[in-house]
Amino acid sequence: MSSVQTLVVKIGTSSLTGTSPGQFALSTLAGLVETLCTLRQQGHQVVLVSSGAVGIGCRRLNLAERPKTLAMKQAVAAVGQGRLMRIYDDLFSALNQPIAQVLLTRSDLAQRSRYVNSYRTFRQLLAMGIIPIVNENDTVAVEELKFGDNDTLSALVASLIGAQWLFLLTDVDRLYSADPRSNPEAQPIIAIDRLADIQALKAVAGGQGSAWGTGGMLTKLEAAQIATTAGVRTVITDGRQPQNVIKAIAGEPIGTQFAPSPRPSRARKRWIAAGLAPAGRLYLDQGATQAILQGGKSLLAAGITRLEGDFEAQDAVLVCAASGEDIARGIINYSAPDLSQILGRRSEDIPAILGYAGADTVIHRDNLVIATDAEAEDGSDL
Ligand SMILES: Nc1ncnc2c1ncn2[C@@H]1O[C@H](COP(=O)(O)OP(=O)(O)O)[C@@H](O)[C@H]1O
Ligand SMILES: N[C@@H](CCC(=O)OP(=O)(O)O)C(=O)O
Repeated sequence: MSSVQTLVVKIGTSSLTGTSPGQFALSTLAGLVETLCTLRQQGHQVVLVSSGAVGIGCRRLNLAERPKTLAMKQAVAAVGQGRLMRIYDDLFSALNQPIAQVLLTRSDLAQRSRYVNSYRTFRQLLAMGIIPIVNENDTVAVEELKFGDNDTLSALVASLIGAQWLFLLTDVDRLYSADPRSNPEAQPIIAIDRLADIQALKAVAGGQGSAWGTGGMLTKLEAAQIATTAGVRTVITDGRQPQNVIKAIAGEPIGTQFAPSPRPSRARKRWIAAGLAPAGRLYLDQGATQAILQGGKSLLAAGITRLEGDFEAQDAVLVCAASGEDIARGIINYSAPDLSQILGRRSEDIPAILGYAGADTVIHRDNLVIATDAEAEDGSDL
């Protein structure tokens, strides 16, 4: 690994606001800013993903509770985002570090031309020694096209820019076997080395009466899954100890660390894996699962047993084994209504069933990304 690293550091509302709701936790913020400037001085490239627009906006407007309607949330975020950037600019300016505001919506990453453009903007900012500060563009994001949470957003940004590290800074020091707030017996989890283990923890998190009840840790596990699949080492650690970031990259066993999978080297596949929001899910029989995982084959209608979702042709979908385990993602050649007519059928029967000569494959292997895809370098960065 080269000694100069690219890092994405995400801080949640719970860490950057203090005990009084919506109030800045100034010492935490100052410590974070100092840490990020130290990392810059060491030559590393740093992106900060900061939540807080809604929380800070509520405080500014003296609202007693978080807004419930979308329009109100969007209005409050517009107030809070400016305030948030004002504080960051004051703190970073005190240390002579230039920053930039980058507000993203999901559609900025879903369309390939905009994805490539966002990549170039980040790379330009980093090349100029600037720390981009990213948040979701809450004020204009429409519900169906939201990242939804900044854990996911930070994982997608880490994948986009090809970061080596993603730090999810929160108000606990690491992940536990249960919520440590309500379970004093909860055991710390130091390292997770396999993608399948994240999947297993997520399954527990989603269950009823689960020990992982809060969305907070579930979205962090989902982010770890996206980031590690894209080859990014992910760390959950305490936002009140920002210097942990420096210790972790120096090799100390800080927080909970998720080991990265080999990074898919073909840029188009990285985009499929991380840029696109899946619009549905396909379940395969055993033969098709094996053909995809071991044979490097395209997906044919014959091996699909069931589908979920209302997708269009050329949407992204998740591909699952019969057990429900996610094994791949891809861009599909058929809409859900058409696919439901040809499930389990041979490719040569498709024209007669649908009344048109569709693609031979449901997902061509060039448009299919296996969870552990590590391919020959194609020489391009994007
Ligand atoms: N298994 C778990 N391990 C650690 N924390 C957990 C777990 N399950 C739930 N939590 C809770 O998740 C909270 C952090 O999530 P959240 O408040 O959403 O953070 P952020 O604002 O940083 O995104 C912690 O305060 C903790 O109480
Ligand atoms: N974009 C929103 C943050 C959403 C979010 O994920 O918040 P958090 O769980 O505190 O990281 C905001 O700035 O308020």
